[in-house]
Amino acid sequence: MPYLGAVADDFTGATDLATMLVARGFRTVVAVGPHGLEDMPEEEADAVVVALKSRTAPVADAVRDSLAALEALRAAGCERFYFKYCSTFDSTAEGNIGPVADALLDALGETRTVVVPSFPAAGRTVYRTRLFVHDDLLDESPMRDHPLTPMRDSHLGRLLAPQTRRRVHSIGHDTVRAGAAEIRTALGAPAAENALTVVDATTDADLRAIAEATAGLRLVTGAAGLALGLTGPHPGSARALPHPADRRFGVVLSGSASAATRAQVAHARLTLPHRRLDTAALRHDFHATVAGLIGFATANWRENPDRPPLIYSVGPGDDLGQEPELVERALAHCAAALVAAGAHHLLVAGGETSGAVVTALGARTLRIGAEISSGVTWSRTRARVNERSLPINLALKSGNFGETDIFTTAWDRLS
Ligand SMILES: Nc1ncnc2c1ncn2[C@@H]1O[C@H](COP(=O)(O)OP(=O)(O)OP(=O)(O)O)[C@@H](O)[C@H]1O
Ligand SMILES: O=C(O)[C@@H](O)C(=O)CO
Repeated sequence: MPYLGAVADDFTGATDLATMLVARGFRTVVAVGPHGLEDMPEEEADAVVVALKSRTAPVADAVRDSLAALEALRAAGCERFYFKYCSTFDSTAEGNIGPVADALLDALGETRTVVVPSFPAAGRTVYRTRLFVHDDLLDESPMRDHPLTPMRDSHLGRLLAPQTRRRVHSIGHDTVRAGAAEIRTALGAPAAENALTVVDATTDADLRAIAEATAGLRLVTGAAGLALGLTGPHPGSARALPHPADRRFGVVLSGSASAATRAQVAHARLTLPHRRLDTAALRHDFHATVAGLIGFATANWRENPDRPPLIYSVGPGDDLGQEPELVERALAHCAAALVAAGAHHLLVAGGETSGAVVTALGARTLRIGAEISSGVTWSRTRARVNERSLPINLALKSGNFGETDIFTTAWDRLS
């Protein structure tokens, strides 16, 4: 029976948290939407993360989907809950973090929770309630110009205040440094009652202290870093083995526009066969263009099945086009057609892109396997394409995550 239930507001975020939970000894399953839980034999998981596509959805939809996920997790037996959002917050004044946290607290009958987006391993830290991305304040980082959630303020209190019906409270770094007992006392104070409390954290040790101090809260909220301080019942044995377990017939599908992914694309183009999506051709004849990409990938597999082809939408210096959904749809079609054509392993870059691909594959649960990089993991799933159910390995990479060589080295972790 799973103990911990998480609601993640996007798919790459779900596998990011699941990667951390597995490393902390939780056998972890990602359920694709609340219905994914129906496919899950209860006794096999200690933690379940429900992946939603709610980060940029209208507020009412995000709240409805999050409450449905909470209900499914409670029905599956979960006792503690974790609302996972992005370590760069990705939530403007109209955003969903406050409304979803409010709704989850109400549904659980609770009045206190913490807001902890800090993830030092990925360069995200919170100090004096302000979020930093490596050396830059959030609003001076590339997130300032994110196409969907431009982050123009770094102060989490100011960002959250217009989103929540509750008070926004904060616990500063001095208290966090003083340790779990001090944090617990601060969280028990009247100021933290009926409030969302932003807690400073600049190191993994801070996150462990916060996790210890919040062990009594039924709901915590944050990025994956907070899970560093949780301990599951299966240390060292929580990973699912890949199936298939060799590296043949892999493909990289990248729809991510982030600076990190563009550098990864540039690196991969030096050694992998590659093809850029032609958006004008897609607009002109979608199916013929996608068929061309499938032909490109399968021809490369025939030449060398161990060398994964790369299909990508933007490289360094390329301008973004106006039709993000067309690009998502094209990559989702490619994914389904390539699995039908024999793909065993898909590495997908981009949160929205991953949502589109996983949906097109009809995957219902992802079993977390070998970690590729901080926040990026292989997972085992079954794709449902052309009325067949096919075992594949899937890795979902958030735009900002992964080393520069991830598209060429991820395959080493499959065997
Ligand atoms: N050449 C292009 N023209 C138009 N839209 C594009 C192009 N390339 C990518 N996009 C779109 O940009 C968006 C990128 O978002 P996505 O979440 O997939 O990746 P990301 O930018 O790395 O963000 P994240 O950090 O959430 O992973 C997607 O909707 C994708 O379809
Ligand atoms: O927390 C992060 O940065 C990621 O897990 C994420 O949310 C990707 O979209």
